[in-house]
Amino acid sequence: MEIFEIIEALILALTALFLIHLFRIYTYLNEFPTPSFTPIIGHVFDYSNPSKALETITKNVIKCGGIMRQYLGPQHPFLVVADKDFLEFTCKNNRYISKGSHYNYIKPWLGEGLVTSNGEKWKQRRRALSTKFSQTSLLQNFLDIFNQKSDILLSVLDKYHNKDVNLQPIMKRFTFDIICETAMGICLNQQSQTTNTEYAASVETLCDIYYNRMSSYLMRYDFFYQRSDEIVREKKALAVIDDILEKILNLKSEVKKSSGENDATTNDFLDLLLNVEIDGKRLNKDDIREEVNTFILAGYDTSSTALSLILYKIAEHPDIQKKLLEEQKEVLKEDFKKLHVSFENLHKMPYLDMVIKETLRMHAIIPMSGRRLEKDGLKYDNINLPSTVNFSIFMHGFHHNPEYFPEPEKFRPERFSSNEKIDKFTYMPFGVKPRQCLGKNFAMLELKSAISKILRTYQLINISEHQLDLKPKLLLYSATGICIKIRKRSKNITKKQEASVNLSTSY
Ligand code: HEM
Repeated sequence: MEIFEIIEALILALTALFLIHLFRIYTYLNEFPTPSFTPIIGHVFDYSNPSKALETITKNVIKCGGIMRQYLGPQHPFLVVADKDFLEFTCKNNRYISKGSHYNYIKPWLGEGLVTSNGEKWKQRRRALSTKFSQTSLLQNFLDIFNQKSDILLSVLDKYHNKDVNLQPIMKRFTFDIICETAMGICLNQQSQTTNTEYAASVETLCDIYYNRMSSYLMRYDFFYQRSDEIVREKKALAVIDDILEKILNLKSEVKKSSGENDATTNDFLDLLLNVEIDGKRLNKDDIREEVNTFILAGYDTSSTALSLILYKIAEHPDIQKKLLEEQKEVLKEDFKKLHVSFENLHKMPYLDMVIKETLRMHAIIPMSGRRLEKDGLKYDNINLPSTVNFSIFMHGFHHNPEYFPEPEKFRPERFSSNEKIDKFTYMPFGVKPRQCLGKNFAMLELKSAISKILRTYQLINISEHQLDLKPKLLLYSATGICIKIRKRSKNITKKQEASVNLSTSY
């Protein structure tokens, strides 16, 4: 055979194989509708403009009836889900479901912690941690820390009296200080510093690397990632974090020894982990490291983005701000001018609760969350879903579906009044059971205590020319910042902040 004929035959064979591959891909899950797409690259263009991606995907998934096939390149499609019945069905059959494969990118940092683990390991940890972590006594301990940190926050905000302020970086430092102290018992005082501490910088670097990896077309593949500069940055940041955690763990074990091995005092999350037992065994150092790191990641940027957006929404709606202030006066009465609010009083602010819930509906901080079917797959509505099907629970899509939330683009806290029934399979800012946010009560308390103080101290004013540019990475963020103007309400409230600002932290 001539060489050209061999080449020709090879090309034909490869083309045939490629076409068979494409046929398999395009007929896979074809019981589910899909919006029009470009052959080979699929729906990449729907995701390529991040500022429009949420709107486009929402429009498409609603048009497709709540579930749609999505192609990103010539790979097997995944499903985007914003359908109540499907979600309810899969959640009730949760033994088949694990986290989607993109969670693997975060594993060098979080290991097999609560966010990334699956199966029996996740179940045991979740059981052991959830009861302890939601204990009122622990949350009350944490409220003292929230109060200390929000005193410092007010002194930071004081500098912006009558000025525009981008809330995003300020709230990030605030919630970072909180999570470090509640998770590890360390006081970083990041809020009082002009540059990031080494620890904070490393956490920020890792968040950046992983978020970029998830949203990048090339970096998803180990082949490209392992050859990029990112891997060097990742290793350096991980080494800093490991080193600090190691020092803290050693310090804790010395304190424990000196106060008696059986001391089970729980002041922070790390103490809780040191005392937890699974099958009669204490967690080892690696277990503890992965859970502490998990809490840092899960608990800081989520809360700071939520807090910034809630304040932004309040500034945007002066009538709502007025009602919120009236509620503060009514609940706190003569304590209105005291900065710190009690645990009990924070639970008596239903309107504040509604405003927080409505903000988290409009802006789901985690807009999408990946899942993967396991074992033998699942049969849904006479459709056989094979194992290893990846699907995304599209929180933003649920929250913006007019069938579930009429006039979804309108900011209406009354949707969440006690008379309105909210369905847990359509409203899920904190995710859905069984993988619902473990820090939900923590976050609500943190948000409420900070907002109550800020509201009573400042008038929040909308900047008409400022527009949010919200983009989904793993979390929602605004590329133009989250800016408002603040004005002090009265001198009486701005009592000297009693917070002690310790600049000598060594981390
Ligand atoms: C407003 C703030 C927060 C929001 C909007 C939020 C949202 C969420 C969501 C949507 C999930 C589910 C993710 C998924 O299904 O893949 C989740 C999980 C989780 N969150 Fe939060 N979160 C917040 C604050 C926190 C805080 C403060 C902590 C810790 C102190 C925390 C700890 C966790 C953990 C450990 C998980 C994993 C639970 C599991 O898989 O068992 N979160 N969060």
